[in-house]
Amino acid sequence: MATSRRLAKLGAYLLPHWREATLGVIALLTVNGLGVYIPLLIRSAVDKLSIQFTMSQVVHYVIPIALLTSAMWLIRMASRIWLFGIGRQVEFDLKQTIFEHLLTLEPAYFATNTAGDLISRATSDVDNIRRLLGFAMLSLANTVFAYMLTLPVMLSISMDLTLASLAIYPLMFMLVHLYSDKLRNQQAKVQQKLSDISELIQEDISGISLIKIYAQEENERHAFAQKNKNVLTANLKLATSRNTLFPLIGGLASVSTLIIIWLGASRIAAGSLTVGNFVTLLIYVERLVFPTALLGFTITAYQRGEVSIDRIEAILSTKPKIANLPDAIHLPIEQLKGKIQARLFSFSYPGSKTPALDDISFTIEAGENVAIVGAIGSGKTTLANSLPRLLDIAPGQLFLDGVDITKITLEDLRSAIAYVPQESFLFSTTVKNNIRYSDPLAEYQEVEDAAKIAQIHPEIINFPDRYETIVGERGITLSGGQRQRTALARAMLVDAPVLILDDALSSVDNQTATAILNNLSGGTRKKTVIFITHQLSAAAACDRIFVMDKGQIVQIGTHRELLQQGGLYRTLWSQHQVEELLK
Ligand SMILES: Nc1ncnc2c1ncn2[C@@H]1O[C@H](COP(=O)(O)OP(=O)(O)OP(=O)(O)O)[C@@H](O)[C@H]1O
Repeated sequence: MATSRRLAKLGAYLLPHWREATLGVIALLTVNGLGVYIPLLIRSAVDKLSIQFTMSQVVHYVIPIALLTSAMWLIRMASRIWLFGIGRQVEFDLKQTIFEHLLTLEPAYFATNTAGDLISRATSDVDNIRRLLGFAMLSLANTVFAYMLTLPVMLSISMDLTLASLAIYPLMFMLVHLYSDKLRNQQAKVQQKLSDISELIQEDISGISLIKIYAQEENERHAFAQKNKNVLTANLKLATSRNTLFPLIGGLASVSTLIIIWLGASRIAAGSLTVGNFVTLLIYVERLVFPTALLGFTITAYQRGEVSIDRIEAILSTKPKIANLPDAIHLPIEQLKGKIQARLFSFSYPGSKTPALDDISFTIEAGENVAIVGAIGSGKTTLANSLPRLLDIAPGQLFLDGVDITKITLEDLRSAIAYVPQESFLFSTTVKNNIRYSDPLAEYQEVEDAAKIAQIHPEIINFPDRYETIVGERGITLSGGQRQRTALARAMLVDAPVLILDDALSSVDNQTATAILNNLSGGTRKKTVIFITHQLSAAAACDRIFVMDKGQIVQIGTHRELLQQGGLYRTLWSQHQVEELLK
């Protein structure tokens, strides 16, 4: 991204907070104005009092100086609150925008952009922009005002003394700039090492049973010690750099002071410089130390911020591939029957040479119960993901009640289809909240009814806190079968006309699976059910069975018809019977 576009982006981030920015900048200007004026008062005090020292003269100078100094610190505080506050506000806005934008993107986006990278953009990169807009803006404005107001007054007092004392400041600026890059890299390394160690802790806690089964405690101890040592080394390097830089700045500032004392003292002796002017110059030189040093940090903060703007804009400029068409049709769920059709439907994953689905055609009547069986990788999940448009499918191939699904609003399409995916994902909250995730306002009775259809209610009432039992991270405290039936109850809570179960009862025994299937149409209408499964005895009870192979539907019929036909279904059925016998 070009610098001008980046600056425009920064402007756009700042725009909503222009009032605070203006107030902050005015406050900084005032602080710097006072910072120049107060030493001038001190100068007159010193010059007057050195001629005639009276208590009334002391009071005459001390009170305004004390009041102005207090006012200066108060205004400085206000400027910091306003300007740092903008950084925090922009951080809040950006995090919210990124999160909301990520929610609009399709699952395929998250397959190519890892969670770690997205988290780092939403945290570290946002943090860099916060620093750029808070700290860097404050420091830059402060440095500009400090030099703009102080330098002319210093030069008017003594040009050569000013130039001699500030001659060392460019060196200070360069030093800080070099170090600040180093400090940021070292800080990033500490964070990286810390995240390595927390990843190890997280993995080991999740896999503690595996560690014990294979007696790997010693190896894990070594791995932890190594990562812990890496954190220590990175922290020590950072501390060394910090502890070198700050005394060095102090040292260089003292050199400036020494130059003024050395050159100034001889001028005072010669009568060409008053003591008041000498003291004023000393104060001004001191005043310019921090703005100069901070400018070095500001440049690094700007460079980091630039990279971060690009990284964040890369997310925000990604347009969702699956979105409502401008003329998308609104199809209220109450009017839908649930008839599904595919007409020569094909789908290929990006970069894949062979299509995952190849010219599939079928009709599933409303209220029909269809099982989809087939070998691993034959395209069953791809078909299931296509119906609620979790995949970016082309128009004119899949239809719901005769309407092209790409023309229906996503909200309507997805509320028409209840979908239980292969992996039953549970949140670390109560059983009740997990079930009513699909309808957060559902009453307790509705949750219980859904759990009854999914045949999980009798087990839930034996949990320690019944429906209020916390299921642990990703449902860890539940068995695989319990997790699957909880996810099924979640789908049953919404009275959608179409229900897709993608191998969603694989951890449930055949009898329970068949009982659940018989239960499914117990809502206000008969649902269209698409039951993807490897459990052929449960599939046999469905109205029809589709047999898939290499992205195509190779057989369609009832269990009896398919057995008579022979082909892939009979082979699968024979294998299934052998497996059942061996159980
Ligand atoms: N995200 C993806 N990117 C690229 N290829 C994919 C992706 N997901 C699936 N595939 C490929 O598409 C084909 C169909 O996969 P799909 O998951 O639909 O099969 P499946 O019949 O559901 O298998 P299973 O019975 O194991 O669940 C496979 O060859 C698979 O490798």
